[in-house]
Amino acid sequence: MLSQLTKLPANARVGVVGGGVAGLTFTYFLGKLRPDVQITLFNPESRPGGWIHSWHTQGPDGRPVMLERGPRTFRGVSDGTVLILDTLMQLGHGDNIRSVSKDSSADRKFVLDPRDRLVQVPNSLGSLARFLASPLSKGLLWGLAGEWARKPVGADAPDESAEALLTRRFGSPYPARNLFSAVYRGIYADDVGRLSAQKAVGRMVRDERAHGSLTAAAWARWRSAKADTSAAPELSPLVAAYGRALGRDAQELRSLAHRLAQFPMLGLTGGLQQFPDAFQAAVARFPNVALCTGTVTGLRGGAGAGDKQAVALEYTDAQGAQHKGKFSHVRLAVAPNRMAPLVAGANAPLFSKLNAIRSNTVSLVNMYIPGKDIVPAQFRGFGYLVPESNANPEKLLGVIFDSVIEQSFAPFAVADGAAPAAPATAAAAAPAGIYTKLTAMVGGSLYNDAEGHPTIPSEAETIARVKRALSRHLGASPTDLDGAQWLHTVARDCLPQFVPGYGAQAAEIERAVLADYAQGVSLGGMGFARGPGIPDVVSDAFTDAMKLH
Ligand SMILES: Cc1cc2nc3c(=O)[nH]c(=O)nc-3n(C[C@H](O)[C@H](O)[C@H](O)COP(=O)(O)OP(=O)(O)OC[C@H]3O[C@@H](n4cnc5c(N)ncnc54)[C@H](O)[C@@H]3O)c2cc1C
Ligand SMILES: C=Cc1c2[nH]c(c1C)Cc1[nH]c(c(CCC(=O)O)c1C)Cc1[nH]c(c(C)c1CCC(=O)O)Cc1[nH]c(c(C)c1C=C)C2
Repeated sequence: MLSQLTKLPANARVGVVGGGVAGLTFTYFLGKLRPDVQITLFNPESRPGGWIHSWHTQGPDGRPVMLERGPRTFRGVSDGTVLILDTLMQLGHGDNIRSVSKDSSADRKFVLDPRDRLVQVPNSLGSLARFLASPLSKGLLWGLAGEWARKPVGADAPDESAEALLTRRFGSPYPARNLFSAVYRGIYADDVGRLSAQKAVGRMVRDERAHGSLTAAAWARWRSAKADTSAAPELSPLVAAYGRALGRDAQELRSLAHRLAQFPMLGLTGGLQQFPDAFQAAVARFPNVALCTGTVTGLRGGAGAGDKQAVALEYTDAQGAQHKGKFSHVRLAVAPNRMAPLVAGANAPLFSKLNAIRSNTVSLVNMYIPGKDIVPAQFRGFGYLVPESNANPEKLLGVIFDSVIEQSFAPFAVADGAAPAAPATAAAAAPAGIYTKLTAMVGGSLYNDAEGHPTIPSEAETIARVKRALSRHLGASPTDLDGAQWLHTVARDCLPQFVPGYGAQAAEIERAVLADYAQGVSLGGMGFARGPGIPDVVSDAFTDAMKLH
């Protein structure tokens, strides 16, 4: 997110690299805001969506089944979610939106304790009591009780690891190694000891600096929420700007944002792929957008080439032919490790800065059993995560219970008082009958050696590990596991490693891009958005499209 981006000249040509949701939504917003600008969107394959990939296949019983090979839900409370869902409704896909309510099974999350037992992350007094009785709560109560009295760091203290901050605030390493390490594995596939506090627990960083302690900040927040008697909250500046720029009714947006805030997560019936598919179909109809199935291989131009107004993209089309195109502005909406090779030939200093950002690789293993539910009733929930305190010989990060999520999906009513498009039954979005669908995520930082280089096991070995883990953690039988359908995907370098100091590293890259290419290049996607989630990259895409329009 480059704060210095300025308005594009009339009839500018823009190249967007990457047809994941960051590139697609940027193309959609800019294409709408600036009909005079000609945009070319490059993606290596005709399927849009990047890591979002809903795979439609046949189950062992010959019936159709959809397996998510990437994300399946996104959070309800986020500006980006308001933009995504409002646009999907405008595009006629409102009926596909599904919500998970706070009281549904899918809002329960579990963490594996050191003895391989699943313990629910507290969301009620009963689950809190069970959690406090488990070894996962070690150091938590005592740590919280004395937290307000522990010395805060100075306002200008440098970034540190999330583990260092949590250990300082709780007075022991146990909360970080138990609950928190699991939670952050379930977002970053990384180790709390190697994650930037500013990136992963930014609010705690700000709270400590502003209030001296996390408990004091929570207390102040509670008091101000209690004192606030105002009616419906105002729209956030970003959503308000979206409403104005795209001619959307403020009251409708307020009601959508208000409704979304009630749901911990949202999904789409038939798979999350519907989201990029809908945006791609929309931009394909824009007269000022061209879709190019091709891989960008190089970026040249800017100050170094003596022509600040033109950036050249080299790309290989689907037939393998090489081409070059000149653009007034290029949006790089790919991960930092994919940006690096594009500038390798022409901008060595920028290449080395981008190349210094490493990424984690995750193996995703989907499992499907028609006709039987092997998730024990007491563990029905979103899934479970494995903390550092568990020996974890399989290097499992966590398991998502897709069948529970699908069965918890309820149609999302569009406006206050509007009737849902279909009855909010558990089975509305799920295949008929009983089944088990789950996704195990393996590896991430657990694959990496001390230098950060991963060793990725074979497909057979990874599936064997998942089977061992599921039989130990859930009591799954060898007969059920061997009879299941399995799908293995290596999501190579799929999440940037947000190491301590990442924020400064990213800011330095953005400064270099601005200096080298003037207004000719901007950066989006997971590496440069506020966070790695889908709503974050979409908010970032809109923010920068607004600056350029
Ligand atoms: C395993 C996993 C699970 C996740 N789960 C969730 C979740 O539950 N909820 C959530 O909110 N987020 C989740 N995320 C994060 C989410 O996937 C990202 O926020 C989102 O995919 C980022 O979109 P993007 O467009 O920036 O990047 P990508 O999805 O990486 O898309 C980039 C696109 O650019 C293309 N590309 C790459 N190089 C080039 C090139 N040289 N030329 C042209 N095109 C190129 C790629 O092929 C791809 O299509 C998950 C991520 C992973 C890896
Ligand atoms: C076990 C590994 C992973 C699981 N999901 C991801 C990994 C690496 C990746 C991921 N999951 C989410 C995000 C976006 C976060 C954001 O800031 O928006 C990313 C990058 C979302 C997510 N993760 C969990 C939930 C409930 C959600 C959706 C709603 C939300 O953002 O709060 C927790 C969770 N993730 C995984 C499991 C097994 C799990 C909980 C049991 C898998």
